[in-house]
Amino acid sequence: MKVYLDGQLVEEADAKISVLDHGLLYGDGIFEGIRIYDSNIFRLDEHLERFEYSAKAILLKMPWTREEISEAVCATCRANGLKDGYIRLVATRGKGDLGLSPWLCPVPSLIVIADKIKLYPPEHYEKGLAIVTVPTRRMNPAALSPAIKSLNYLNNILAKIEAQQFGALEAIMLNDQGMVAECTGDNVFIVHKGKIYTPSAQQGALKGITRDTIFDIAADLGLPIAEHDLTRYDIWNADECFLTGTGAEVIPVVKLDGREIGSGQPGPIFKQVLEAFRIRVRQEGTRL
Ligand SMILES: Cc1ncc(COP(=O)(O)O)c(CNc2cccc(C(=O)O)c2)c1O
Repeated sequence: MKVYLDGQLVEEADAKISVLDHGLLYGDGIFEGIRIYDSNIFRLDEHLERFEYSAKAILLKMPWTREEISEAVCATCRANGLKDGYIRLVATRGKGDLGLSPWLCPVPSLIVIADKIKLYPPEHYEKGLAIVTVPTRRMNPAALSPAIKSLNYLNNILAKIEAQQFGALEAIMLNDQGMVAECTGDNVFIVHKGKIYTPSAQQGALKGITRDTIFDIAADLGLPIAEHDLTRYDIWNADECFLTGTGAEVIPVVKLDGREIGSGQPGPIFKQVLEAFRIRVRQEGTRL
């Protein structure tokens, strides 16, 4: 597999960064997870915009233009003959002396990995997931904003560990106020009495690209949709629940904390949304 590393496409075995890279030493860096469908890089521009927002939020001055990063992503997909798969775009603060200060790192690093994606098994989309609420809370935005897609994913990983200990593939994370924020790697939606709801990003969630796509799909389908604070009670008593993310796409949830949601089966609005999503991902974006 060819990896893009600081301007060069190298074999994965030769794609090495310094042990003094602050992305490794301190998680000082940002990333994006992007999908390519049939040679269409879905919403690449939107991902690159969020990448730039994450960089600004951590004062990481990227010396590359959006076009240069876009071309690096496309070149890496082409070099691997990747028409369908997953792209991981990473910028680290770069190599520097030991010590927290970003000013120790004069040159940031840019990495692009383009590979096949391991998908959720199809039965999870047919039957739906049974998930749990975990004790680990989503980070307080005043500590480290969940809106920054940073290399600091331990908050998510600790929640993922708890989910797996409870026998679940995903977990609801609450924020400091006990409101639903999101899952470890997905945004959360419910359907109640024909209307779709999802927490606002202010509740401590990443502004998901897939989440944004659902708003556009709902508008196209004439489905009412709104941001709304959600509690676990709202999810337990919802008619439908589904998660959205670049990895999971749109995946139904039929049980939370042992409470069956709606009929206990993936609902009709989820099915409508997923069908529209699967069409849209091949239309919108940057063609290789
Ligand atoms: C914490 C968090 N919240 C929401 C999302 C969904 O955002 P997007 O709709 O922009 O992807 C994410 C992103 N989650 C994500 C991205 C890429 C891959 C995988 C995976 O499960 O392998 C997960 C995420 O990490």
